[in-house]
Amino acid sequence: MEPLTSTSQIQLPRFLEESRITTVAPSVYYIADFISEEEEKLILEKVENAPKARWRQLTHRRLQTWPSDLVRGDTLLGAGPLPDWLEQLIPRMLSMPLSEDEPNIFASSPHGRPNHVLVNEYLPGAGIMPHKDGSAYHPVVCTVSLGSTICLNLHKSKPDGALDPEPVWRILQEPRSLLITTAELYSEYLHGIEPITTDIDISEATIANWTRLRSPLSFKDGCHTRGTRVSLTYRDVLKVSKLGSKLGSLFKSP
Ligand SMILES: O=C(O)CCC(=O)C(=O)O
Ligand SMILES: [Fe+2]
Repeated sequence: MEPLTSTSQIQLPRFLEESRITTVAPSVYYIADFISEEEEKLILEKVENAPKARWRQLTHRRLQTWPSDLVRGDTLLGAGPLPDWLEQLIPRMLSMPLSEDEPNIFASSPHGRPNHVLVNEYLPGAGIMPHKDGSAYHPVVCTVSLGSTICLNLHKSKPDGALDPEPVWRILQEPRSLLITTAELYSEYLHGIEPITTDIDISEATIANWTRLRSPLSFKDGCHTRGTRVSLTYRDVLKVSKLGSKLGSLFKSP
């Protein structure tokens, strides 16, 4: 008998609109089962076994950038290929039209697909300060979560520009899920992850994507102790340098 393929357990929504987090005003989508457990395991192995030089160690987290770091903060030197283990999820992201009359989520981005992936690893207790992703990217972010559940906080700036520390919305990201943020959520709001070991006060009343969770029952006691979480952040970098691609092909082995 043929072995089960790794994606046989995956049932994507016919239209992304079916996965919209309706409690959040701007357009944001959550698919709890975007990849299979087998795929999660394989990707985590690839992340872990990437060459040491691929990792950049920050104070509380480490990260990889694929295919490369941006130069001058906003330019990709040639849209070099992504490794297969990251590339394989892109057709899946593009396979879901928004609605009956609307195309996929990257249809209006300059390259029609993501060309850049950040891999972030958070040990329990690590987080990321509330921030905006800035102008280097098209305002569509696809985040695949692996390994552990974590709570993402969305904040509004106060009228004076200061961060409002109380999040407007909280989104739980379960392992194997895909979160897609777009539009004003990208440009107007900040997103961050608290540097704590246990996410608390988890309930239907406080979690925006409660009805979209794979297993809300597992958060019945209102808290979740974090394990190591790895995220894959897929985005389309607006500026791609042609010189970079020419140099890239010049140095490519035959
Ligand atoms: O890990 C995440 O889900 C968020 C990462 C992030 O916001 C970033 O790298 O800009
Ligand atoms: Fe970010």
